Amino acid sequence: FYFYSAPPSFKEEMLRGKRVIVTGASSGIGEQMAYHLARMETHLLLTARTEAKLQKVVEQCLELGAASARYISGSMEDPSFPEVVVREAENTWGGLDMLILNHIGHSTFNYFDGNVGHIRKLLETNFLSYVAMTTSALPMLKESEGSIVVVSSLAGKVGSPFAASYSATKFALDGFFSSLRHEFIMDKVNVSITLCILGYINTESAVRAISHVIRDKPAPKEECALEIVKAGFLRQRELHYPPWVVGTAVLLRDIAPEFLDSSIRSSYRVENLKRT
Ligand SMILES: NC(=O)C1=CN([C@@H]2O[C@H](COP(=O)(O)OP(=O)(O)OC[C@H]3O[C@@H](n4cnc5c(N)ncnc54)[C@H](OP(=O)(O)O)[C@@H]3O)[C@@H](O)[C@H]2O)C=CC1
Ligand SMILES: C[C@H](CCC(=O)NCC(=O)O)[C@H]1CC[C@H]2[C@@H]3C(=O)C[C@@H]4C[C@H](O)CC[C@]4(C)[C@H]3CC[C@]12C
Repeated sequence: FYFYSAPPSFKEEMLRGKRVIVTGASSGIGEQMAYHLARMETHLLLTARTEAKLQKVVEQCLELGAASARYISGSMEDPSFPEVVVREAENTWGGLDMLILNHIGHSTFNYFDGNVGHIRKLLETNFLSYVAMTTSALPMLKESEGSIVVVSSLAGKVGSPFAASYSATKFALDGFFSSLRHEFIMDKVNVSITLCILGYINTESAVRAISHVIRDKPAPKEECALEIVKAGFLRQRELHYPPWVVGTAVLLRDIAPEFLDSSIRSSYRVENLKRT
């Protein structure tokens, strides 16, 4: 646990006054990150598609102590939207300290049905929009020597059944951002990249999608969100959460891949899956 969690030197005051964008902030882990950041008195720009939900999250953030909180609604399936969000931050704050990329488009948990069009759309939302936001935000992040936080998944490190399209988009994030991290270091760009490798978390949409198929108990979204914020601020290379589950799977992938694959397959209640 010690090796995989953020070191205890983190103090909430360290984030006071920082300017942070959180995507996918209308629900789940993104919403919880917004609440933690609000308590830490940051300036927040939240985004997702559903305006009514974002409005409520912003109100709650202001009550919790955010230095300021606003939202911009839109879909990351629209290739022009990532830049719109970053411009909003630039026009409002004139700079940016942390970019938290967390949103995902809808996917089902089931056998791959051959729908290539769906993968194309999902790549736009789950991967290309992350690249586009990073590209637009980079001048501001270079200026502030800020941080990029990429929320990924165990499905982006280890193949598992019923999540082929989703998993492809998460592997793409690792490839792109791990390569970019090298370039930043070689080019002396002081912008950190934190890749967050998450296991099963108890958000409404995840539980709805898989609780009938997976026996495991999901980890709490509140703690997960706090670990992400801490890891990003501490400029950690990767976060593994929950540390034991993710750490073990990543280790087994390299030393005993066949064993890992067979234990993944045996953890599913396939009989509960309705083929679509
Ligand atoms: N929960 C889990 O078990 C795990 C989650 N993760 C990762 O954590 C992150 C958050 O997941 P989680 O909190 O469970 O997800 P949720 O479904 O709770 O939240 C997804 C967020 O993305 C937004 N969103 C959905 N579609 C779009 C779109 N087209 N454009 C812009 N925003 C969109 C949603 O808001 P709206 O619908 O209003 O647009 C919502 O705010 C994801 O990156 C996920 O891959 C990783 C491993 C496990
Ligand atoms: C199927 C879930 C996505 C639901 C969705 O579309 N939400 C957005 C919306 O409704 O608009 C998947 C989201 C997170 C996945 C889980 C994950 O990433 C961790 C594990 C990785 C492992 O390789 C497979 C099992 C996971 C628990 C995985 C299962 C599918 C998700 C819940």
